[in-house]
Amino acid sequence: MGPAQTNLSLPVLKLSQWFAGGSARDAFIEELGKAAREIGFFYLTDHGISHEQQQQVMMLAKRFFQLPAAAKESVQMLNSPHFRGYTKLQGELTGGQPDFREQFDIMREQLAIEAPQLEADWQQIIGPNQWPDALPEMRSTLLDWQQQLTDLTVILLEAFALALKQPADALQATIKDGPYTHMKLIRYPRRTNTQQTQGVGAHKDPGYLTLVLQDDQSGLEVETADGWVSAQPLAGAFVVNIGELLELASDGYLKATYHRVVSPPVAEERLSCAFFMAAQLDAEVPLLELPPELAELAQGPASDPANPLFYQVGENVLKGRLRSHRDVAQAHYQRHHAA
Ligand SMILES: O=C(O)CCC(=O)C(=O)O
Ligand SMILES: [Fe+2]
Repeated sequence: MGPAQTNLSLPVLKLSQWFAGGSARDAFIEELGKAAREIGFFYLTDHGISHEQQQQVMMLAKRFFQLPAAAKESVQMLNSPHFRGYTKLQGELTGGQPDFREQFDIMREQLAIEAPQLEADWQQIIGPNQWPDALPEMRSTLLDWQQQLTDLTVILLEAFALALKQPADALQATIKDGPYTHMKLIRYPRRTNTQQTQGVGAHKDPGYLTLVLQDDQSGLEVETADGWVSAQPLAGAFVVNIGELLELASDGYLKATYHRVVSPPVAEERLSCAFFMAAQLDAEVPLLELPPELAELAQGPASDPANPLFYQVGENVLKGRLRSHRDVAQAHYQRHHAA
């Protein structure tokens, strides 16, 4: 049995049950399968990442956003064909509308592929991060955090495979050179009028799964059969959700759930750190063969002309990036932008 969940709208899963092995692990997989199928969102606690480290990352986010505009703009995303760096308030679009949030994005630290070797547009996502001179400790703190969250998501991916009644390594081939990872530090300022409440508009995440660390302000909301519910902060927990690649791999048995953030009404701001994990960009997501009792509930992935889903991972990731960051698209991906 999980802990009492009196007024939380989402299930709480303890990763310590996975680490314990045996029947505790089996129970974890069972709960994971249920949470993933029914809501596609849950809280993860007892995951082994310390509260101190979580606080350190949130503190860094706070300090970054407090830097003078010029310092933040020195690492603006527009400089980067790899979609790394700072995006100012309303600089990102969701559902075609500007999001009232500012953010700092990093991904894996890699060398860019030189133009003559570029074979597909999505390969331009690969490259170095931008780091602000004004916060020299940012690089090591965030790269260390990125590694820990990568390890955590690799464990979760194995658990998802088991929950889908597959071998534990069913998706392993798609991350063998290291998964694609993308992290955002985000600040949502207080709403200044009642019209402007889109912290981030309703969307699905394009990868396999997402971990969100949030401060003590609510605002993250999840679409359920009963309407939008709040993923209110739970101290120390990560909010975990399923992205489009797990929907594709499971032929729609699991659904990438729509979610959004509503700007805080009263508090000055809400801070969060989102971590997206996908298969490596050159992978194709396999269509898993589900056992009959799951297959009969799998109705195929969503087919939405406004949001095509691609099994080719780089294509799916690039789709999301181009849509959200039109200025970067225009500056660095002319061909796509024109399309
Ligand atoms: O800030 C949050 O709580 C969630 C952000 C989110 O859903 C996203 O950036 O994809
Ligand atoms: Fe999201």
